[in-house]
Amino acid sequence: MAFKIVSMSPLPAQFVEALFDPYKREVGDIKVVSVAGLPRDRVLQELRDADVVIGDYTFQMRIDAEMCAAMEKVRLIQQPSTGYDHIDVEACAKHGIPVANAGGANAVSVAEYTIMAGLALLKRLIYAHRETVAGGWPQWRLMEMGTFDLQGKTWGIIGLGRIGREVARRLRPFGVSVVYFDKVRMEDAERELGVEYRSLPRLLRESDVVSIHVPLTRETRGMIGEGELRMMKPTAVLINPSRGEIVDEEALARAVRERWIAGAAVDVYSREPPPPDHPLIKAAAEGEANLILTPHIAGANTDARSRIIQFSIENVVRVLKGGKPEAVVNMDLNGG
Ligand SMILES: NC(=O)C1=CN([C@@H]2O[C@H](COP(=O)(O)OP(=O)(O)OC[C@H]3O[C@@H](n4cnc5c(N)ncnc54)[C@H](O)[C@@H]3O)[C@@H](O)[C@H]2O)C=CC1
Ligand SMILES: O=CC(=O)O
Repeated sequence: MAFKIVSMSPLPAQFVEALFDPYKREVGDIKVVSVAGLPRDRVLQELRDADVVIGDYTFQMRIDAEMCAAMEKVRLIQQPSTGYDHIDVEACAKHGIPVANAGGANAVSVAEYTIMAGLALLKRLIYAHRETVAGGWPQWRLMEMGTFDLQGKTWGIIGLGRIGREVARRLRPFGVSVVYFDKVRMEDAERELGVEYRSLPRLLRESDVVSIHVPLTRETRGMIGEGELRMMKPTAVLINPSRGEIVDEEALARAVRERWIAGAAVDVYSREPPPPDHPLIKAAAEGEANLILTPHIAGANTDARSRIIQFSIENVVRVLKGGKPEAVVNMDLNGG
């Protein structure tokens, strides 16, 4: 009898199934059913006899309590990403279903993106490129607008987890002071990385670059609103490669337009893809806005994707062979 894997990612079932080919001799037969885009009742039906569920790497298909209840046989939900805020992990825990992520597999990728974005914002790279291509030569204008070195500045990291630490590590050779805010004070990391703890308001007031690396939770939703943006220096820039709902997008668009801050880079949105009338899309279309908008790719480059896929496939195989999954994020929510 074949193991049944339900895949929620928008990839052909044959493609996902082929990823398991090298393991079929040791595990047995594996059949993959793709449910992306199917009506809800069909999805619930497919979940009933599934052994494993692979989550949606585009985060469009949510896993809610009703879906967890339908997963009568499921031994693992493997999410092929770091974030798992689209999965009701508490409901899964109540049903005894472990949810695992691929946390760490794209931490370096997001850190590199973050530093690239910080430098590009400080130097207004997008504006310089756009104007030059259009036949302009805005050397003086760029200086008037304010373009800066990173050296000698202060970089504020919100969330000193795997990604926040990789950012801090990579900032060392730039000669920057690094401060961080986290719900947990981490003295070992402070010593190892040479970073200093700050309250959130103090970090926002002191930093020239602020980057956000917390997960989306009840506590972090709306963490950066108008009040927080107004605490930042008018020359400071904000980078959000975390989740859209952590920042008030309307307020951020106004902050950049009205120059409360000098610019922002955003990789994630409360709705993905953002509609054409999204406030950040509209603000970016304006000539001089120092806004870099990317389509949720900070942690999804080719290298990161292959690490994520490799980890996810091996974790599923481990469970199908009767072993315990790694990187489980929810069983402690149920005392498990
Ligand atoms: N744009 C992209 O492609 C990617 C985005 N991400 C996002 O980055 C997030 C962070 O990833 P990791 O660093 O691996 O997570 P992590 O779990 O290693 O670190 C998160 C840090 O945030 C802190 N934190 C949690 N709640 C907090 C709160 N209320 N206040 C202050 N600090 C709080 C935690 O203590 C921890 O130190 C993910 O949850 C995901 O949303 C991750 C990978 C790729
Ligand atoms: O957003 C991407 C992730 O890995 O999380």
